[in-house]
Amino acid sequence: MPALSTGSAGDSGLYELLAALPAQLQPHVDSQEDLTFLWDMFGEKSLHSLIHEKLHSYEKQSPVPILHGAAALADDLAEELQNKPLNSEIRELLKLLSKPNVKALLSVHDTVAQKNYDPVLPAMPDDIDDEEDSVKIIRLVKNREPLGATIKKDEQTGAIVVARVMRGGAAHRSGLIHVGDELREVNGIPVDDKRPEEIIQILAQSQGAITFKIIPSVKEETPSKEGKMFIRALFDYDPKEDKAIPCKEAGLSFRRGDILQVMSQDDATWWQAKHEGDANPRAGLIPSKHFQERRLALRRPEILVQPLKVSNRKSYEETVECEEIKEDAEYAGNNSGTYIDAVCATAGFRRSFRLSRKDKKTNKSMYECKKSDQYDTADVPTYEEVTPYRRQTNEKYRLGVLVGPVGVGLNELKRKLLISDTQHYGVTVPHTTRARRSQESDGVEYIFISKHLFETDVQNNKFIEYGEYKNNYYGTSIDSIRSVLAKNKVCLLDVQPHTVKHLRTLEFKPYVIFIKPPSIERLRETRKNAKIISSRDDQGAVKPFTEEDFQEMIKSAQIMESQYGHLFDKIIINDDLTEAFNELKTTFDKLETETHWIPVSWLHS
Ligand SMILES: Nc1ncnc2c1ncn2[C@@H]1O[C@H](COP(=O)(O)OP(=O)(O)OP(=O)(O)O)[C@@H](O)[C@H]1O
Repeated sequence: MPALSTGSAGDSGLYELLAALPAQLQPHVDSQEDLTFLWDMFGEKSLHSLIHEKLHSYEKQSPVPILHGAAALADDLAEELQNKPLNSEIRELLKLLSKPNVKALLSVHDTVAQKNYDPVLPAMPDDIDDEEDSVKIIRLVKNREPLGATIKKDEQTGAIVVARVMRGGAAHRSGLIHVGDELREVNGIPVDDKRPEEIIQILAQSQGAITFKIIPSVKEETPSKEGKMFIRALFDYDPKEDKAIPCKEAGLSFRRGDILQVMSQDDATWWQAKHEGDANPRAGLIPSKHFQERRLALRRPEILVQPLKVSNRKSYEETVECEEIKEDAEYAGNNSGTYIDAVCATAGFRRSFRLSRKDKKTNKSMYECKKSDQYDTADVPTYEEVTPYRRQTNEKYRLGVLVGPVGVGLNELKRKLLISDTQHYGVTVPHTTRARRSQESDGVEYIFISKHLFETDVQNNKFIEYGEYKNNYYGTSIDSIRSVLAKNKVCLLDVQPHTVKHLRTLEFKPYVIFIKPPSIERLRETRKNAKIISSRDDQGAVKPFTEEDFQEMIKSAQIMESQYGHLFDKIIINDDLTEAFNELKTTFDKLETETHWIPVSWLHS
């Protein structure tokens, strides 16, 4: 029979049958002890392999039934023998043929021989009353698994109807219960005068098989693309905390960044989903994208009032402005002149583009960034549809984007990664309008261009980030990223978090890593001998971290995470430097070899 077929594809049928047996037998078992014994016995691996082995050797013999009607033949034989003089053998044979288990065995034999596995339905009655609702009797065997359906009282008719059938749950798998079905009886108890909670109570108390009497819904099921859509959650969700969810027990909790498989979008407010790769087939309720967006949009002003600020040296401002940029010569001067050192030095300089401080002396804002870029009220982070992506060997590497608060160690980590494999990793060369110095070469430390050309490029959106310092522009162009990628290298870029969304295209496929500071106690311990490179005193010397710097770093990280956390693919805490570096390295290695989820929208960008 199909359920017992022994081919590899049919093995699951055998195991499913064995797993279902204890539940089927439950009504006939008196004690819990016996039931536990049955569960254990049918779950026993050695029993599975024994049956499997037997079936296999039996199958090899390819037995063919000799006749198709053994049961009828046995009946005829018994009838004939009744009329014969009874000796002891005949008596014994008659006794055997009348035993229910022998009758059942012969009947099963005939079913298999005739290949007639479908149940025989009674003939359709002739006297059907057209007015009468057709009623369906359903018998489901209750096991430890919840039924996976919810019910509600129809406000207009007062009828108890199935409100939701959870995809992959017991009710859904049975294929017998559908949304809109009207429940009339449970285990023979009429439910039309009962509240949904009372019916749940009846179900909870039932043991073994449960019989439902229902009037099937007339609504036609529309074919859907269920189970084929995957989304990345951009917020944390706990159904227990959600006052709006119709049934907390049916909710699915998730964390920001989790990948969910959407199983049903039939309901515009509550979708059904499960965690990607979860072996449990039963889906849970999650708020739909539209519903969550509406809720979040109402709450949004609260979240947005606090702009991202990164300096403690001045009072916080409404807009994010550029930090004081020190002469780049100070960085170049530290280098030994090799290519990689030059790159690291300029990378250090570029880092300053993402900072937001004012020039201490002039108090002039040096970084042009639109306020709207800071908080994008239109983008309420809920879910993002994603698709699996694995880099092919002939494809360009994904852009490695590092984000983090001032002084957290972005430069240090980037530098370590660069020197770990200079052939594999690369950084962009920034543009500047300042005059080239004698020791500098165009295209190495900087790409030197005229102020006019720089402004034209700004107009034409050629820069990902740019700023002005001492009447000179500095910026990171999109083409400079392309040129690193064209060399078949992983381009490492650190930017302000609000810039990330401009990089999210199929061309760059950015993988965004947020470098997060550890606790303040660990900062005090680990940064004893460290210096803030981007903050120098009036003589231009780098300064050790102050307690204020640590507090600012932690606060800034919190704001970044709350405003932009949905854009981060990975968070690495830079506590112990070696450990953080190793984690970063492993992350990049995996990025190149393993399958990751990327937004579907990139495919259309
Ligand atoms: N995990 C760590 N343990 C100890 N010191 C660290 C660690 N990470 C970074 N540092 C040190 O902290 C200082 C600041 O690091 P780095 O310049 O890389 O920070 P940044 O995030 O690039 O900030 P900035 O924009 O100020 O340059 C450096 O002296 C660096 O060596």
